[in-house]
Amino acid sequence: MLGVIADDFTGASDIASFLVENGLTTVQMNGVPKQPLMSNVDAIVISLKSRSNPVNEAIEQSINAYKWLKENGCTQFYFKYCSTFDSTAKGNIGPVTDALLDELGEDFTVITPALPVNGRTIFNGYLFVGDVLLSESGMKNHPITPMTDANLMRLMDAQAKGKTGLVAYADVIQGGKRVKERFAELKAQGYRYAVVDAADNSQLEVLAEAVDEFKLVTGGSGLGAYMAARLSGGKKGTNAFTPSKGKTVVLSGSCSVMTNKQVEKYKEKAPHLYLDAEKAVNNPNYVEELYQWVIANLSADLAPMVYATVPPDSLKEIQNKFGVDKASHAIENTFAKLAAKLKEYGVTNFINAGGETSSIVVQQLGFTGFHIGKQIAPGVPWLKAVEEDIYLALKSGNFGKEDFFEYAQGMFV
Ligand SMILES: Nc1ncnc2c1ncn2[C@@H]1O[C@H](COP(=O)(O)OP(=O)(O)OP(=O)(O)O)[C@@H](O)[C@H]1O
Ligand SMILES: O=C(O)[C@@H](O)C(=O)CO
Repeated sequence: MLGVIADDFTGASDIASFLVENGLTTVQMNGVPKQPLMSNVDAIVISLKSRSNPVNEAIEQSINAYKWLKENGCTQFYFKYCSTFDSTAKGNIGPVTDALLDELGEDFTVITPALPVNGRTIFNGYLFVGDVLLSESGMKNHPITPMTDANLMRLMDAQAKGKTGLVAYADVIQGGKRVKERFAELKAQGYRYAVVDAADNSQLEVLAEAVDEFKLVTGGSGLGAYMAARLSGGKKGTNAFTPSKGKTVVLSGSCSVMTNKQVEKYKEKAPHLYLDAEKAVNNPNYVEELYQWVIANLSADLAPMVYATVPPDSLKEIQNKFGVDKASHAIENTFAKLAAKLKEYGVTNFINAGGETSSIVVQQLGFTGFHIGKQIAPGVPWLKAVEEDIYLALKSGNFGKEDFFEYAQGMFV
């Protein structure tokens, strides 16, 4: 059984959807469960909110998740992080990978954020987003983890205790056997991690074969999809539910380039209200104000949207005024409290944008886990809470097409 430790909730639903699509019965658990697993599944994904936490917290959460997965029958482990790495020199990917390797008694793993279906590719160890380097993409302006370097070996070396080598494209296209040889060479040269080039899906397919016997694999959801395909023997998934039409809200706390486009497009058609950072920081009654606006607009043709999404220059201004942490925490908490009140009111469908935002909303709503439904876009499935008929979409910042929010509602039955 495959056990996945995801460093945020959108990332968890991203990989869970690819596992399901590739034939693995999968359950997504929110946080480390307190009880043993009751159902029979091929894969378990644990969602953490550990991406931008202090490093000790991220390690502790990840090791607890690993221990629970192991106790519940998992034999191979996958540390899922962002396809845009989202981890600077102070980030947690290196330290968490090291802690998991130590716990497993292993000394080597792969670093594979590639997700070609969403334009994340790796060549010569450099991560690309579409046709530009990560460091030239919108990720250079990310509110919490601005990515100013695209070289994955350097990024890893700055965070982790070991050295990072490269399995280059020319080797990967020779097949799984050659990649395994390269792993052995790198290990013999004292490397602890290998970045593996993947310019398209066929390299991920090769890599899935080469990591067959690894106890720990790390990366984005792309490699997970191909590992699932091998494990299921090429079966296709059957979870294809979508939500019923019901009270729906869109909550957008992502400032990514694609979310900015999606919010602009949706504003042309649907009721919308800007979540003002200043009020989130200073006004204790602000959640109530937003709540009243949402419930007054719930009967519109398209769901009302509350958004904090701003372009990079406005984001800088807000962050300079209040500080990065204060602004983002106030906004995240406002979304979380608003979501809880809306659920209480009877909202059943929540469309959320942004990993941190989605994580805190789900934590506040208190669901222990999700069933995985139909994909709205690659890496964004509809989710149904295990305990009740509440549906959520957790959209990673740069995922989905421009009409994502409307398209998701077009899937209601
Ligand atoms: N107007 C704003 N001013 C300051 N901070 C903001 C603003 N809007 C959003 N934020 C903060 O920016 C962060 C955005 O991170 P989040 O993970 O939610 O989105 P994302 O990075 O685009 O998504 P993903 O991680 O899935 O790619 C959150 O902490 C959010 O509170
Ligand atoms: O891998 C991705 O890009 C996403 O699943 C994600 O982790 C965004 O938070």
